Amino acid sequence: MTMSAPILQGKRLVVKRGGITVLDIPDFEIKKGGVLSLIGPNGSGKSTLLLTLSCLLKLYKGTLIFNGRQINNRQSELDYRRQIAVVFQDPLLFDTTVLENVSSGLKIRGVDKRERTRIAEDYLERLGIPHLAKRSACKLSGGEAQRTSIARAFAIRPAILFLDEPFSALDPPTHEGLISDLNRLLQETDTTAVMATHDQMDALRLSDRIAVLQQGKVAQTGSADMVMNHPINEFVASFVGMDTVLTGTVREILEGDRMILAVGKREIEAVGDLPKGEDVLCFVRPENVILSTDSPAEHSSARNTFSGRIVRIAPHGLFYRVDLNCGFDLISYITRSSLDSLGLREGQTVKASFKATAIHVIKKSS
Ligand SMILES: Nc1ncnc2c1ncn2[C@@H]1O[C@H](COP(=O)(O)OP(=O)(O)OP(=O)(O)O)[C@@H](O)[C@H]1O
Repeated sequence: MTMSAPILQGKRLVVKRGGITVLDIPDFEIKKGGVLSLIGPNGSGKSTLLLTLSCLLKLYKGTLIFNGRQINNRQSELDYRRQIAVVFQDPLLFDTTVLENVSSGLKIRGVDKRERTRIAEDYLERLGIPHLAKRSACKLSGGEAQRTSIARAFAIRPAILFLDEPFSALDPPTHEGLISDLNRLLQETDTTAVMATHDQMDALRLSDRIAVLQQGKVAQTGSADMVMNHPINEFVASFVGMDTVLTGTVREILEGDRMILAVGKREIEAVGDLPKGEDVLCFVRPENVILSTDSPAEHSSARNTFSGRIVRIAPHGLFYRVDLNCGFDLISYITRSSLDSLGLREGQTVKASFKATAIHVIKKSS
């Protein structure tokens, strides 16, 4: 995937809906060849930003710049709209055959019938639905309809493909199949894409960059790794699942970017180069907290190993969430089989450990 100059820039974007400002973003850009996911809580403005970037919602203030040119009148807006494609959660297909639907964008763009049939058939093939070509689009399952809608979008070879919650209405196996096909297609065609999604796993699987929205503003933009593992503030940390948030102070600086943090009456070793005395927030991913019932002697030399009392055990998706009191609150996610093999129960005292590299530390004020 080639990352280069921005294909689309947004400057001082302000959008109002129902008279209320719901988007206020000073600077935003989409790089060519990349897949950017917009994530954030309900109502944070993911869909609004996506619709704004695709010129389907009017700006109250600000400008969009496509390939270095301002979209500033009806003609430039139409030119831009012809070069992009939008896929919605609801596929919005025409009441005709699947093949006609997939070739419809090419027809509008004046591509002759033989060529548009060739291209449409190619994308039906790539999306695994060539057998549906003559089927009425009104008689498709949700998954088939979304594949048709995605084939239609790719068929015009869009400069930017916008996807607004494209998998939300699909059952898990259909979702899984489509996401892996879409991923392959994005890579094969090196298509620039922007996806609004509430599903962080989808964002991680499809995108190289993620923007986290909070109340109509961008809280953080960066590589998937930066956003997921190095959130810039407490809001992003909590949104991306760093459920344990500890308040502490840098007590000591060690060799090799290591620090000892005072957290309550405990000491935690972490990686970072903040000055001694700095007040900090430390975030720990629950997946990185390992529980054991070993005797203390077996862990005596290990850093970041704490004795903790299990306060609560509750199912959490495919995992169990274990809340501990180690002198500070700590959360761990473990599998059902680990829960059973360790024989964990509420009230029990266990060992909890995590690596210094598994903690993300930021200045408290930031
Ligand atoms: N048609 C509308 N009229 C008025 N306000 C709207 C409209 N659509 C959305 N809003 C408001 O705009 C804000 C952003 O909504 P938006 O749908 O963009 O958020 P979102 O992050 O996509 O949310 P969700 O995850 O629930 O889809 C919210 O405060 C919402 O109430």
